[in-house]
Amino acid sequence: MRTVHRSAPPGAVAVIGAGWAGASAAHELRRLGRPVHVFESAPVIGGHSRSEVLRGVVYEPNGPHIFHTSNPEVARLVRQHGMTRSYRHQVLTEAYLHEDDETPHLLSWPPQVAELRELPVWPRVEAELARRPRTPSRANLEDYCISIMGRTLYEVFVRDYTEKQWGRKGAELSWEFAPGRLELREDGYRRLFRDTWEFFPSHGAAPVIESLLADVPVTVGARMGVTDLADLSRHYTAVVVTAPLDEFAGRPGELAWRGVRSESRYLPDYGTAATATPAYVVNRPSHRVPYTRTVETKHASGQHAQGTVVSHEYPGADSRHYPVPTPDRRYELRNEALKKDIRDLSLVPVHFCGRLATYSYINQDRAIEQGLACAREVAAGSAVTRPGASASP
Ligand SMILES: O=c1ccn([C@@H]2O[C@H](COP(=O)(O)OP(=O)(O)O[C@H]3O[C@@H]([C@H](O)CO)[C@H](O)[C@H]3O)[C@@H](O)[C@H]2O)c(=O)[nH]1
Repeated sequence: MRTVHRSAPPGAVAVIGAGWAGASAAHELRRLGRPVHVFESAPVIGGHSRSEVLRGVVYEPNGPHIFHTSNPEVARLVRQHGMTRSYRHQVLTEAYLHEDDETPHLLSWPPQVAELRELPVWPRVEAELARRPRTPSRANLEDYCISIMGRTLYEVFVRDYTEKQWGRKGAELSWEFAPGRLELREDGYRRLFRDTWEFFPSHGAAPVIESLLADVPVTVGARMGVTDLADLSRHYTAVVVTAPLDEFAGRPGELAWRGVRSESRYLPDYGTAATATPAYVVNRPSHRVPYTRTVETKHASGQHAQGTVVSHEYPGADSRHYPVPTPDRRYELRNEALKKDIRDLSLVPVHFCGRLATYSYINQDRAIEQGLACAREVAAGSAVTRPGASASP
């Protein structure tokens, strides 16, 4: 146990984690008049969405993060904090349509019927599409995909990418994350997202998250866990946790996570407006390369800078980026049990929000929605006094 914040004012709330969920919870609590202190285990704020700068070029050390939402409140909030540059994300994919192809086709992702019609593989694909069931399968990810796009397209675009990304076969994963992420495009719509608002700020997400936390005291490099709860309970009236709960509870290994490692290189020989790859994100679904995608953020930031940064994304790192969506939901259930155990060890209410603490495969806008909801729950539910403290000065 250690002393975390002896001078917290009455009614103060501790927020664990300074990614989207923690930053929006802290910002909203401040707006509602509650004192807040944020504790972040990393040496910098921003979580996995954080952008960084390499030799003057904005890049994303934890993979591509395009901000998209149809929630007007979330759009308004991020706009107020500098997320004002509109962006329209279109993804390419390198598809080997036959096992013995030596060079790939550079096609759209998600697969587009209009493009596929022009290729020799189309008659086989067309015959498979004609046999699709009326309602998609819900057995697992593989069956879901085959039921919406047929086996050939599944094998070309999804099977190997999914095995690389998750370290498991599609049949071992839940279908539930696929709607909205995996589809066959028959309407010719080329953008990846269908949300009302889509942004990519010129300097990446980091300055936006920093702006949300501008009025909030933050301690970086402070890894909090259950052993700190007694001390936190003495100084704060509520705790908001956005950290992964197996780590927070000191029980690593109870939840299954998939980590990714981005290998980023600065390439000096590109002029201020030049880029090295054909698109911001180029998916590499084949097992012929060990990475899943190539990312060049300069396409999205529109930054004018000498040189560019290209990243290759390798799944399987020892980090907590993605909850693994198994069909039996065993890890979601364990996460609920961890929540209960953590609450039992605290004298003040503990709230959970964000992708890591809720163990759910959500996008950035949903993490913000959860952060705002958590802050309102805290403000509505927790007393302004903490146990043993006096309400009046
Ligand atoms: O070529 C592909 C691409 C994807 N899959 C399968 O879909 C899963 C989800 O992929 P995606 O939503 O692209 O991945 P992620 O959650 O990392 O999304 C982030 O990336 C960007 C953007 O989508 C990049 O273009 C977005 O901002 C973030 O949400 C994947 O795991 C595969 O199972 C596939 O099979 N083949």
